[in-house]
Amino acid sequence: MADSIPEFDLIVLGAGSAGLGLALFMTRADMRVLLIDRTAEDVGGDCLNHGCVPSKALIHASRQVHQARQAAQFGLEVSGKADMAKVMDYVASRQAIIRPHENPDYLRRQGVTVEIGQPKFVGRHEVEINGQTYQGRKLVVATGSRPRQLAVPGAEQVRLYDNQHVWDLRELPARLLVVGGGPNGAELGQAMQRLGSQVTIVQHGPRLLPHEDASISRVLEERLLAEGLTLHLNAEVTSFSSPTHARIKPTQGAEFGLDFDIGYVAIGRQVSFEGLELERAGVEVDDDGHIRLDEHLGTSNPDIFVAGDAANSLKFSHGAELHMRLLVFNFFSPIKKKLNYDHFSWVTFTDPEVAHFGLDEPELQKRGLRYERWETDFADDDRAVVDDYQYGRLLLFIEKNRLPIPGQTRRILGGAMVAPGAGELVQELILANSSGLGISEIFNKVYPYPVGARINQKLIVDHQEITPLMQLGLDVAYKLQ
Ligand SMILES: Cc1cc2nc3c(=O)[nH]c(=O)nc-3n(C[C@H](O)[C@H](O)[C@H](O)COP(=O)(O)OP(=O)(O)OC[C@H]3O[C@@H](n4cnc5c(N)ncnc54)[C@H](O)[C@@H]3O)c2cc1C
Ligand SMILES: NC(=O)c1ccc[n+]([C@@H]2O[C@H](COP(=O)([O-])OP(=O)(O)OC[C@H]3O[C@@H](n4cnc5c(N)ncnc54)[C@H](O)[C@@H]3O)[C@@H](O)[C@H]2O)c1
Repeated sequence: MADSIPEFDLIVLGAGSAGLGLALFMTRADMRVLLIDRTAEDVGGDCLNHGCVPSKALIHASRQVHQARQAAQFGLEVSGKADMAKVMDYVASRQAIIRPHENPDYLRRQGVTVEIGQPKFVGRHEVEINGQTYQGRKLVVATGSRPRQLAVPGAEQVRLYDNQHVWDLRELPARLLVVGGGPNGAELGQAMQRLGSQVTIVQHGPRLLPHEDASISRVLEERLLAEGLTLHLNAEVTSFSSPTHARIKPTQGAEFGLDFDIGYVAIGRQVSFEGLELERAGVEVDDDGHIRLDEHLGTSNPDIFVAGDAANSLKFSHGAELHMRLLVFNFFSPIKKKLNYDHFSWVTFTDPEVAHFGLDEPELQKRGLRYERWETDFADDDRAVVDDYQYGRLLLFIEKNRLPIPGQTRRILGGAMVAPGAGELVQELILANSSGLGISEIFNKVYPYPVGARINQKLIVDHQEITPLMQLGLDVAYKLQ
C-alpha cells in the first residue's frame, strides 16, 4: 500500500507569509510541493486577511482624515466623523488587489499542489488530509499564531474584537477601549482615534511598545496624548461589570471604572498545534506548548522544520521571510546557517512611525559589547522644521573600538527612530548595519538638501571629534599648501 501514497519533496502546513513563500520558491526550484491550509479563504494567512494589509490600509484611511483636519491651520475647515463602512470598504478593496496572487487557484497555476482541510501527522513523514495520506521528504509547520484572549470576569458579555474580526466593523464606536499597548494596539488605537472614536489604551507595562527604548516610546506616547487618546500605563483590565463598563487596576493606586462601547484586545499572540498530532511525527513540544527548536528551525524530527509565527520568536511577516530564506538555504547547502536576528528590523506604523534595527541596549549589555549611545532630537533638522516634526528622535549604538586608530571602521550596531516616515529614513542605516559598513560611509555621503535622511548624517557629524593630534596634523598640512 505504501507505494500508493503520493510523495512530495516538501509538504508545507499553513499558507501564510512563511508557507506561501516557501512553497512558491521550492516549486520554482522544480521541487514537488504540497501546500495545505484550513480553508481557501485562509490562504494568505494573517498578514493578508487579518494583519499587516488591513491594518496598514486602515492607517492610510485614518491618515487622510487626520491630515484633512490638520489643514484647518491653513484656513481649510473640515468637520464630522469618518464613515466607517467606507473605510472598511477601502480596507477590503486593498486586500482584494493582493488576493489574486494569494489563493489556491493561483498557486496551482504556479505548479504548487494545494489541499484544503484539516491536516494531521500520521507518521514521521506522513500527513493525512481529507482521508488521503501524503508523504514528504521534508515537512514545514507554518501554521502561524492566534490572538491571546482576554480572560477576565465578565468578558463574555462585552463586544470584544481582536484582529480576526475587527475588519467587520461597519460603524465607528464612539468610545473604544484598546487592551494592550504593543504595535497592534498602538497602531489600531491611533487610527480609530483619528477616524473619530475616543480611544483609551490600557497597557500592562510602563510604556507603549515595550520592545523599544524608553526614549523612543516616550515620543510616541506624547504624540498620541496630543491627539486626544487616553493612556493608562502600568494598568490592567481586571473585570467587566457590564457590557460597556470595565474595571481598571493601576499597579499603584486604586481601581477605577471606565465606560466604553466596544473593546479591542491586542495583548499578544499564542501558538497552537491543536489537531496536528505532532507526537505521531516525533516532534517534541515543551511544557508551554511550543515546538522545541534548534538553531536551524529544526525539530526533534530531523526532516520537520518550523517557520514564521509558529516558531514563537519575533512575529513579523518579514520574520517569516527570514525563516523561509534560512530553510531554503539549508535545504540545498551542506553548510547549515543558523537563525540570527542580529540585523533584524521592524517598523510600527503609528504616526510618527517607530523603526527599530540591529541590537538594542539590553542585548548589547548582555553580550558585553563596547558601544556608545548617540542620540538626537530633530529640533535643528531643516526637513523636520518645514514639515513640522521637530519632536522626532534618532538613537544609534555605535561600536567603540578598543584603540583610537584613525580611519578604522566604527560599525552601527543598532538603533531606532521615531519620526514620520522613520521606516524609510532608517533603510540606509539598516544597510550599513547588515553589511558591516561603518559610520564613515554615512559621513562621506552628500545628501540632497533637505531630505529627511540627513538626520542620520547629522548625528554622526555631531560626534566627530578632532583630537589634538589630528588638529596638529591639519595645521601642518594647511601651512604646507
Ligand atoms: C494586527 C496585526 C498587524 C500586523 N502588521 C504587521 C506588519 O505591518 N508587518 C509585519 O511584518 N508583520 C505584521 N504582523 C505580523 C504578521 O501578520 C505575522 O507575523 C505573519 O502573518 C506570520 O506569518 P505566518 O506565515 O507565520 O503565519 P500566518 O500568516 O498566520 O499563516 C498561517 C497559516 O496557517 C494556517 N493554519 C493554521 N493552523 C493550521 C492547521 N492546523 N492546518 C493547516 N493550516 C493551518 C492558517 O489558516 C494561516 O493561513 C501583524 C500582525 C497583526 C495581528
Ligand atoms: N507593524 C508591525 O510590524 C506590527 C503591527 C502589529 C502587530 N505586529 C505583530 O503582531 C503581533 C501581535 O501584536 P501585539 O501588539 O498584540 O503583541 P505584543 O506582544 O507585541 O504586545 C502586546 C502588549 O500587550 C500588553 N499586555 C499583555 N497582556 C495585557 C493585559 N492583560 N492588559 C494590558 N496589556 C497587556 C503587553 O505588555 C504588550 O505590550 C506581535 O508579534 C507584533 O510583532 C506587528
